[in-house]
Amino acid sequence: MADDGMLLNFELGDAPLKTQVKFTGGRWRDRKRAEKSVKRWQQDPTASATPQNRRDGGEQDSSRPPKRQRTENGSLGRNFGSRSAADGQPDGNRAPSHAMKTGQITSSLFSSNPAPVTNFDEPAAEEVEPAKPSNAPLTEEAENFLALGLSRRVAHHLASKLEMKAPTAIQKNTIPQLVKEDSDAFLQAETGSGKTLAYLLPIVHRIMRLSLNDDGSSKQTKVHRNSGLFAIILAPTRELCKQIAVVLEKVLRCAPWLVCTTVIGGESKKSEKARIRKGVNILIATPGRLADHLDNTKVLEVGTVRWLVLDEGDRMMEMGFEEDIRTIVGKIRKDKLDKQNKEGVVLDGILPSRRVTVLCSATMKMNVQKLGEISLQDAAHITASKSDMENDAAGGATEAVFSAPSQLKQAIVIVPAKLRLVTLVALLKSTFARKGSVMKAIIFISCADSVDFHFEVLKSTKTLEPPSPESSPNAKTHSPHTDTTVAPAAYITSPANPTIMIHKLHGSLAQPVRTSTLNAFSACKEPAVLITTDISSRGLDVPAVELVVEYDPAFAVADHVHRIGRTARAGRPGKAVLFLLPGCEEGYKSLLHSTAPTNPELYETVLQKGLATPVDLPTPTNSDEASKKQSWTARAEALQLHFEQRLLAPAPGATEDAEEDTQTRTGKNGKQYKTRPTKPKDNPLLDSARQAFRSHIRAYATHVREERVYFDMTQLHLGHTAKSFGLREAPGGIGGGVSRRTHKPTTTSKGGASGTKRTFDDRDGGDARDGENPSVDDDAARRMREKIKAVMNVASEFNIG
Ligand SMILES: Nc1ncnc2c1ncn2[C@@H]1O[C@H](COP(=O)(O)OP(=O)(O)OP(=O)(O)O)[C@@H](O)[C@H]1O
Repeated sequence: MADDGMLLNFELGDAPLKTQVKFTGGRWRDRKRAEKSVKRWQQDPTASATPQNRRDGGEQDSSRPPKRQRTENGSLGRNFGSRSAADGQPDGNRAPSHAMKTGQITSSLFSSNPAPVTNFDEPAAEEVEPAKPSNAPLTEEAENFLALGLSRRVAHHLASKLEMKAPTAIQKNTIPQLVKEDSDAFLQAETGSGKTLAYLLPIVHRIMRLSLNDDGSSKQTKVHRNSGLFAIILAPTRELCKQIAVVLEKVLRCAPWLVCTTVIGGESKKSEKARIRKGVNILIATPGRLADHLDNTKVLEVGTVRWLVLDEGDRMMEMGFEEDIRTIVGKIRKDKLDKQNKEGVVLDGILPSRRVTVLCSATMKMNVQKLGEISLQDAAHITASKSDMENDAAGGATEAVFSAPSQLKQAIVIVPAKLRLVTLVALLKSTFARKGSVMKAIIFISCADSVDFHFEVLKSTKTLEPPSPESSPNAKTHSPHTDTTVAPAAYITSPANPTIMIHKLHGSLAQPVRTSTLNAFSACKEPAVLITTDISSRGLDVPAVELVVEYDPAFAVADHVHRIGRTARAGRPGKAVLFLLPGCEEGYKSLLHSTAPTNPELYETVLQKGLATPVDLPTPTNSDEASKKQSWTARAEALQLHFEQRLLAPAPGATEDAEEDTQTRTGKNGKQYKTRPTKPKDNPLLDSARQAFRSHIRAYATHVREERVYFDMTQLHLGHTAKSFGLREAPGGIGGGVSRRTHKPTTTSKGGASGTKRTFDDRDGGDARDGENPSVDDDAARRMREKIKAVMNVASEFNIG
């Protein structure tokens, strides 16, 4: 058993053991061994387990911490120490656990956890005034779209139909540049600051001017869908492409003669070709699919293309689109620029007289430079603040754009591996405790298998009728595609929010499922949670998201900025919570450029708050009265036990299958024998947990090289991590080279000079990828890349540096 927190659930009571213990029955050898064992225990009862606990009579590893005993009332024994005190309730208040009643083996959540290295005694940061939103639209008095050079028609449409009266800072700086100038541009601004409209509005404005005079009256020759393709917008994910298309369609309602469409992987190429043949003026595409169409779709002509926008350029490079982007840029540049279109409409003068490339991102990674080299020529670097731009022009740093929106509240919770799952439930439970407190939350998890598992484990096991239009406001968004990706949540509901919908989204799902699930999440009128991978970290704009939980930290700090940027958009408030393990992961805090830094919190605070009221378990083990009296620690243990029991329950139908499999066979002597029934199949949830655990460990090995000092594979306790998947031991099959932690962290004390010394100091100082642990890293990274690439057509959900 991998878990050193395991204990056998035997009752000892307080009565001292008799000094002379007589064993009768059994073999002489066994009796002697038992007597010896008792003697040893009597000599030093504190150093090792009781004789009963030594199931196999073998020696116990003295390096392991002593195990806690369970007392009669099911509370935790003498080693509970500080947790008991923190609990604030006498141990006697804890109701007997289910394990006590059923005599099952259970393991303790609160023992043998590594202590955090953060000094929690430091005075908490003083309450400061809530920061002024940094990505909100400017005031109407200060700016308006008309003053930026957009036509009256567009400005009026924005104000009256889209309720956008004033631009954001990045729009204010970008729109005049792209309306008047023909040079390339690199837009860099915080998440949720309106970059999409910053590049879309000037493009639409200039294409519209082909059909409209300066006073807004129509020209004699109006361009239409067959007049040529003028702009191509590339984005890394299909979801982002669709989202950009939705925004653009809304803008194009003021110019209904113009048409946009998407070409993205996972949809029928034939229907995409048909749409291109019908004519399109602005094309939104994923790089792989566009490269494919450029090769194989003859009707796709790029002679009239004036703009190429690379949205989330750094992400496209990371996802391995470099070659596709090179091909696309090469093909577009190679094609001669048409000065007028087939119908004789003069393009030059109104549209740019050269091809303009616009690169867009909230963060800047090294690969953006490379992308710039491939695609940009003399680009203007446009940021939200003028001082940043001036600083940049003078060769200064561009650190400011790496920060999160100032109004976004960030929290870090240090959670030992064993307690992660229950802490997540507690956090969500307290989040949704009040009506209207939070409408939508996104939980980021490292890999698709783990998303699947957490969705299964958190969803309600009660089967629900498909919603009827009268009974549920979500009925309209219900689609057969979301049968396996949207469900009501269990555990995190409250009397104020009895229905909370959970959704899952990752790249291994079929495209119609992905699209429908995202639509369902966006349109959900009830409180909703989306469990997802980094596929949702870029560009996704769901305005009501008020909480982002990074249950698994991002693979690179730039991705962290994008993940938390799914909330606090366009000046709205938002909160982000990052889960870190005690130990070297705590050092990661130093990389986070937060405008409002927060001291890390201990998990106890989250548990205490979230489990202040009983969790609504599908199979309660206590009466209502007993549940109410339980302490939060007992509730956490009961919840963990419940998850473990769900995994261990026989697979649905396993018993009947086994019965059916029992057959009668006639032996050589003519006697009839019953064949042994085949082993009941494992519970699918157990399989899912094991698979999730394996993928989680492999994904952990793919943190970018520079950050692996904080995410150190060798410090990961596999047994404890397994517990966060409801498993009682770490399953095999992770792949060679994942070494278990064999030594205790060097620091256990809180605070002081020693308190800041991290466990990774023990290491040779080498890089895990190239040094001591190469087999997992490179191999796992390669396999993950290949697997995800195969599934997603071209994209990897893993940011492998
Ligand atoms: N001028 C404006 N006034 C009000 N809301 C706006 C304005 N411009 C954009 N928004 C809204 O702001 C939100 C964020 O916009 P957008 O998705 O373009 O941000 P972004 O900068 O591209 O973010 P990310 O970097 O995360 O992709 C959207 O909901 C959009 O409708």
